[in-house]
Amino acid sequence: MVEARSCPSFYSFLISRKVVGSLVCLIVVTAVIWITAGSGKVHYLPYYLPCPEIFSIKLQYTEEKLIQLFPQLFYQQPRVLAPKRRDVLTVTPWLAPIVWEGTFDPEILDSAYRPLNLSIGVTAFAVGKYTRFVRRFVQSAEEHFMKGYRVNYYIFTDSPETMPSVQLQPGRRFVLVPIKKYSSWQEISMRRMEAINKHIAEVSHREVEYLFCLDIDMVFHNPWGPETLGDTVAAIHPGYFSVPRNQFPYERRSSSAAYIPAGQGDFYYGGAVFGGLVKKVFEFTKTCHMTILTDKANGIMAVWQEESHLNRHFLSHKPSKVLSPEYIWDDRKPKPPEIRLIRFSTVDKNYKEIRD
Ligand SMILES: CC(=O)N[C@H]1[C@@H](OP(=O)(O)OP(=O)(O)OC[C@H]2O[C@@H](n3ccc(=O)[nH]c3=O)[C@H](O)[C@@H]2O)O[C@H](CO)[C@H](O)[C@@H]1O
Ligand SMILES: [Mn+2]
Repeated sequence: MVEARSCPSFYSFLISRKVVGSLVCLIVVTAVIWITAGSGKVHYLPYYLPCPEIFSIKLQYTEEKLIQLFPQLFYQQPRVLAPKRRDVLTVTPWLAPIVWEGTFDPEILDSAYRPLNLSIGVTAFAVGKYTRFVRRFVQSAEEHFMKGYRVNYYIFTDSPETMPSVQLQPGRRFVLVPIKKYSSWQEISMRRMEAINKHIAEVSHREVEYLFCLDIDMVFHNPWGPETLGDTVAAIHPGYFSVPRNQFPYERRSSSAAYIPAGQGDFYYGGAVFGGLVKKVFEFTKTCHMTILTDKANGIMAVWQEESHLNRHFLSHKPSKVLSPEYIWDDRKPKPPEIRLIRFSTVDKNYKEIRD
């Protein structure tokens, strides 16, 4: 007797039934998927990478805080072929930004810097009759300088008892630093480098991340925010932003350590505004103090005192950020169209009367 199973026609009957069954099954499943997917939104199945933990590991590098920079914000697209300012230079040949109104978005900068919970220091000197400028300086800074950030005002003075009391925003401190009065205004101005350097080493390097060193005979008129923060920051003097460098009042005597020969130089920076990371300001003030002392030992004083030394230093140690004259204006000058906003400006003062 021949077994039914060994019959080839029986096998092909079974195979063809399986094939048809699978085909029907496939068609039904496809149809179901088609109908459900086609009727609504497409749902993608999640695809898990073999090792997803690796993407959630965060390394905390030394000195780096765990923060989310640039959270989602809605703002105008930056256009590569449509620069916001065509009337002024907005980047130096060594690729440091030059900060002008219109070139930055304060909201984006705030979203990056606010979470860092930074403390910003300000040094300003009020020696002799310059104590009269303190109130306006601090009051206007409370309105415009690094609003919403922690700020320490370090006011260096020879008469702490005459200092005004100024109402400060939360998180801001007024610190008096007693210093002696030098006999000449030039010496008072130049010795700032030494005093700031000493104070950074003793106190402020532990208290602030950034430090700005400012003249006190000045007033804030408009916002000065985190757009000014950088490793080393210098400001273009309002008197020389439109003249060729042979007209800059650099120190031209080769016997001075501040000497800059003709045909050299980038900008003429003002002595009334400089700053940066506190460790950079430490290095900067140390070098300037040393070159000032070198001149003193050689019986020479640079034409614009520490401002000349500052200019010499920034020629060989280029600042990483340059502030436009918006940040160091002079009230006695008419406002040209390029200066859209005056942020910080010199008070008109009687030099003869105030400098004794
Ligand atoms: C706008 C600008 O770039 N200004 C600079 C310029 O003239 P300025 O005419 O602006 O110098 P200035 O008389 O304001 O002196 C500079 C600063 O030193 C302090 N001070 C000076 C004298 C005094 O008796 N008591 C006192 O406290 C005070 O903080 C003052 O703001 O040249 C100076 C050096 O010659 C400095 O480089 C200034 O920063
Ligand atoms: Mn001044």
